[in-house]
Amino acid sequence: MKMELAGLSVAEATFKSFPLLKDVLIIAGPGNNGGDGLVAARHLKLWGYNPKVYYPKSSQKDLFKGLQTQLKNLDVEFVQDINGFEKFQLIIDAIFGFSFKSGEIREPFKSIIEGINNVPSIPILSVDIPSGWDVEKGFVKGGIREPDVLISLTAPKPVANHLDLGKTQHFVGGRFIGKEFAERYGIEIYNYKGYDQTVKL
Ligand SMILES: NC(=O)C1=CN([C@@H]2O[C@H](COP(=O)(O)OP(=O)(O)OC[C@H]3O[C@@H](n4cnc5c(N)ncnc54)[C@H](OP(=O)(O)O)[C@@H]3O)[C@@H](O)[C@H]2O)[C@@H](O)CC1
Repeated sequence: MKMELAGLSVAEATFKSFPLLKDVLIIAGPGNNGGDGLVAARHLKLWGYNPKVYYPKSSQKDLFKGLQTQLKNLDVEFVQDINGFEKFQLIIDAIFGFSFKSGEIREPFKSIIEGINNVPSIPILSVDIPSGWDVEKGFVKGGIREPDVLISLTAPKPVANHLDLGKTQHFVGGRFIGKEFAERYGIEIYNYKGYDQTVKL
C-alpha cells in the first residue's frame, strides 16, 4: 500500500513540476525505490504522459512482477538500453533510495548515473534520495548530478539538507502516514491541501 501511495506522490510531484514534459524516462532500481518509479510510471501514463521505463535489474518478487504487468497492459514500453538520452525531456531517478550503501556504485548503475550526468540539459526528478548520494552526508563523487526536483517520501531524510535550494525544488509526499505513527517517530505532518498527496516545501 505504501508503495502505491508513494508512487502516486512521485507522479503528482512530476505533474506539479513538469506538466508539459511528457516524454519521461523512468529509471527504476532493484529495490522499493524502483517500485515507486514503476507505480509513478503507471499514473503518469494514465495522466497523458509518455513514460518509458528502464529497469535493468528487475525484481522477481510477485509485487514487482505485477507492477510490470500493469505497465505492459497499458502499453508502457520497457527500454532495453538508454542510448540516446537526448530524446527524453525528463528523467525520473528511482534508482536508489534510503537503503543505498555509499561507496563504489556497482554496475550497471555506475554507468547509468555517469550517462545521466553526461547530459546536463535534461531535468531530473529524484525519488526520495538523489541516487548515489550518501543518505546522511549528501553528494558524493559518482552520485547523480543535483536534481531539479526531489520528492521525499514519508518524510525528508538528512540528505535533503544538502540540496542547493536555489536549484532544487523540494516536495514531500507523506500523507499516507497516520498521526500516531508520526508522533511516535517525530515525523512532521505537513499541511496537505485538498486531496493532494504532496506539498512543496
Ligand atoms: N519502507 C518504507 O516505509 C517506505 C519506502 N519507500 C521507498 O523505498 C525506498 C527504500 O527501498 P529499499 O529499502 O528496498 O532499498 P532501495 O533504496 O530501493 O535500494 C536497495 C537496492 O540498492 C542496491 N544497492 C545498495 N547500495 C548499492 C551500491 N553501492 N551499488 C549498487 N547497488 C546498491 C541493493 O543491492 P544489494 O545490496 O541488495 O545487492 C538493493 O537492491 C525508499 O527510499 C522509498 O523510495 C517509500 O515507498 C515509502 C515507504
